[in-house]
Amino acid sequence: MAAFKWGEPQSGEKIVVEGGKLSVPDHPIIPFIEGDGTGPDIWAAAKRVLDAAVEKAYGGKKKIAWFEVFAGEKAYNRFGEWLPEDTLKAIREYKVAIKGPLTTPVGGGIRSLNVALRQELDLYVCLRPVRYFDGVPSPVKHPELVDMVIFRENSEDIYAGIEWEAESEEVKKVIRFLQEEMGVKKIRFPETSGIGIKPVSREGTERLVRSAIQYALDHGRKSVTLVHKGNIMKFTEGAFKNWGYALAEREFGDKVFTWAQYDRIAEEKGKEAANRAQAEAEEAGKIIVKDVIADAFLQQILTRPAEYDVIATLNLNGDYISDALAAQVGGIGIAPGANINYDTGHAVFEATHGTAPKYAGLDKVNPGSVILSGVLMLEHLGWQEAADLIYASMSKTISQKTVTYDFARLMEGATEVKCSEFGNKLIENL
Ligand SMILES: NC(=O)C1=CN([C@@H]2O[C@H](COP(=O)(O)OP(=O)(O)OC[C@H]3O[C@@H](n4cnc5c(N)ncnc54)[C@H](OP(=O)(O)O)[C@@H]3O)[C@@H](O)[C@H]2O)C=CC1
Ligand SMILES: O=C(O)CCC(=O)C(=O)O
Ligand SMILES: [Mg+2]
Repeated sequence: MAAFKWGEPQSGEKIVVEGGKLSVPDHPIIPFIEGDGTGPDIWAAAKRVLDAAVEKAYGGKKKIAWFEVFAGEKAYNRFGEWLPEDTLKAIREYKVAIKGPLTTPVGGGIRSLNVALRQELDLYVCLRPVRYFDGVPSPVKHPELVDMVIFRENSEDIYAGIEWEAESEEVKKVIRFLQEEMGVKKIRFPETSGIGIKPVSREGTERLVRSAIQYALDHGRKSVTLVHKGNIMKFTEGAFKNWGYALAEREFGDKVFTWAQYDRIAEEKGKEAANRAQAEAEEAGKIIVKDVIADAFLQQILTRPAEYDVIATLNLNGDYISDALAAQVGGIGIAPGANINYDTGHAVFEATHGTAPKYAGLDKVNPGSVILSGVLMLEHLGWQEAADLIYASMSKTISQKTVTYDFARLMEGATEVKCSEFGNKLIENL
């Protein structure tokens, strides 16, 4: 019997993890999910660009052995399941995968398959780098000042989907429990309230913040900012901040200087001494670990983006921040992402955007996000040469003003091309 209900990979070898590091063969088997809506269009372009870059970089020595796995509408139509167990099994086995966007209905129906994949595979970091490519149309005056890497906690928070519908038997039970056993008096309209639960743990926070600080150290970054709404949600978002600072000081010692340390020095020796200590830490190349409340952060990324570098935040904040920052550098047409478990090496790469259903099947939308997600994947595999070729080609193609509709409508003198034609142009410019 085949290992998977739709068969087995026809060629290639498995990526394995040795001593905590990926060992990548020259022909790694990489599962992919095409995705719903515009997924098939952007994935077709992305696959061609990724293959061409690998071919050009390694002259045929390396090649990805793609293996299609199924989720979303395609899985439902073929197998009567939205997320077949075999898809999870394949990603577990082959370690690294890439996916197109999957539809989640609003207000009912199935829960997010995208979130389910992250939860099932415990991909606890959602990594979303946000950088500017010269010439991309932007709504802000200095988009080039945006150079941030978002570390979004990917396994808990209100995003976990623990909620009960208003007026259901379940919600009545929860509300009764809250009122009668927990003494809660603040549910304004108990008869008609839905209830959602926001779990935020110390372990979840620590593994996320640890990854963010390690990334900052490995990539020569200057600061890590903990973004939270801890003034209002004290024991979830506020705890995230406190646990984050404690972890930074405990595990990274003199490689970091935290604003919690700053506050202690200021209290003991005054503000001037604290300012001096921070200046010395910056001079010594230490990572500054700071924090900001989420609403203030959202205005400061517009007014003072250069002050932010690596961002560590909770799941829902990270979702909003990803799209907001993407807009500043030209929109979610070129916003890549990765879901990673740094302990097991498992990673699923995907764009920040969704299925954009109104454009499905029109060969129209920008494949840039999924292509750049593929570039993150090449970097994860250690295939930097191929990744660099695509970055350079993306810059060149945009500077030639050959772009899809999303950029063309905001650029003067642009040539609007289809999704597939943009892919062709990227290949030509490799
Ligand atoms: N990880 C995932 O798989 C994600 C899935 N989703 C799901 O996708 C579905 C649709 O969500 P929705 O809120 O409409 O968000 P989308 O991100 O799908 O689309 C919103 C808008 O963003 C622009 N856009 C999206 N993709 C592209 C692209 N490739 N190139 C250029 N512009 C793009 C379009 O803007 P314009 O109209 O201005 O042209 C589009 O109308 C929902 O079911 C949602 O749950 C959402 C996010 C992530
Ligand atoms: O899963 C979904 O449908 C939406 C997810 C999303 O917006 C995100 O992860 O950025
Ligand atoms: Mg989102």
